[in-house]
Amino acid sequence: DAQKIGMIGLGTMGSALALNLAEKGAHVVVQNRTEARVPEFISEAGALASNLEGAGDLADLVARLPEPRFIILMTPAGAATDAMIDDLKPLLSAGDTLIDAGNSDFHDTRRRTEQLEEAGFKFLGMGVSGGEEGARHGPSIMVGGTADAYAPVKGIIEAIAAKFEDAPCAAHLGPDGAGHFVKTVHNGIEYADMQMIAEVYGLLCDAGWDAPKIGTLFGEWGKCNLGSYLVEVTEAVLLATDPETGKPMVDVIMDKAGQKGTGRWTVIEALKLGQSATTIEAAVAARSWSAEPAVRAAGEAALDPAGLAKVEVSAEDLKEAFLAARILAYAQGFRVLQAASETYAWDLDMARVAEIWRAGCIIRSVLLDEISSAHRAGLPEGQLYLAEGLRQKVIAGLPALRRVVSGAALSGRPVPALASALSFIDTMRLGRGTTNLIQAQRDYFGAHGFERVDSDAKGLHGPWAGHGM
Ligand SMILES: O=C(O)[C@H](O)[C@@H](O)[C@H](O)[C@H](O)COP(=O)(O)O
Repeated sequence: DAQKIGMIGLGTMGSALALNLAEKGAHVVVQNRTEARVPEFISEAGALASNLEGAGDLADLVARLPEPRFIILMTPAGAATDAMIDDLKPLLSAGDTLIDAGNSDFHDTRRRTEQLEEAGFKFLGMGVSGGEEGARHGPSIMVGGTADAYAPVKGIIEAIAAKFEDAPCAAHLGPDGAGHFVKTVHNGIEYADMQMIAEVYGLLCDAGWDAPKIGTLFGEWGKCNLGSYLVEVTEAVLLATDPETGKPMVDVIMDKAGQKGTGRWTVIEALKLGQSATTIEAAVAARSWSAEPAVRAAGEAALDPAGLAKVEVSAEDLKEAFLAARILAYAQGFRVLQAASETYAWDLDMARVAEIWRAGCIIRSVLLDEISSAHRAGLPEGQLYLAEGLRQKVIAGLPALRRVVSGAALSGRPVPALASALSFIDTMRLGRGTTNLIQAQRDYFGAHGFERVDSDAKGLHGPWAGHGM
């Protein structure tokens, strides 16, 4: 008997996921706030309509599902999802499972897990990556919650997921918010990767390359160890022409980037965890600054670019630099995951995380294969960039990254993500840094204390007692 699953929310992702479920043999009872959307959706489903059943309101949806019920929510993150859960709760029976497949903040997922389990229900926080295409034909799926709640849906979740070497890119990663947090950091890395690609594009534009020429270059890069979905997307969008003007499509698009929050959440959580995902921070900052075109135009008029050098960067340097910086962005992402896994006792299997990111998701890339095997082999000092093969790639790319970042600085082209990747690795490869001076300054004005290099004592003070504020 086909597994019956409820799906609430027939937006882009919800519709695509419902068709994927129906195609993989589930009987999907669909419901949508705008009820008229339901018959319309089923009428467009073709042969899959036989595995789809429309429901009117929530009570009708619940009535059509056998107990224990499994209901997927594909509703906007935040208050809308809480409201939906509140409306559903009085209709459900003990033992029913709600599955939040939206881009939820993991703090909300932890709270909802506690509340719903206290009320006798089960709850899964399920990160789904891959956009509409992925949701329809095979996303990467990152699940958080109890193993007991996941077991009954493991089969269908793995069936709808993308496959890498025949293995499903879906996994139960840990309790409560683990799945949604892994998805959030996925998006953070997505931001950093997109920003680095945009920085490479900017430097090539400065070197006089037009969009189609840059697109062709990304096409070539797609065939080497830079191969990834985002490189493919970049090639496609740079080769696209505006039907209205005949110009390259990207040339008529406003340089004002949107963001729905996952990048920001990654950065905020990283800082709370004592981590700093600076390549992701740089990407979020670039999007935020891009949202002020008028201020930037005023800056362009008022800030004389005197002294800017015309620096030519080579495509080969950009390739090496991008690869090294990409590895460092992943390394920062996994450091944040590791810190969260310890803080929230999720015991995340990082190799498994990298494995389920190898297909279906937005950051899927050739590199993730090496990243997952590096995790499997065990990371020296817990650092991805110290894993042998990746370490060699970083070392090989650093000279190019230095030339690219310094050239950009001299020519006035902002490359915050590439530059922060370079600062990160230059900090992490220096046994002795300069924060000794910061400790001295903190102790001078605030008696905050320090440690000496030649003793284990803590909270020592310098010969400046009383000189503070
Ligand atoms: O993994 C994915 O399928 C995407 O990341 C998806 O979740 C969505 O496209 C992001 O929400 C975009 O985020 P921004 O709107 O913040 O760029």
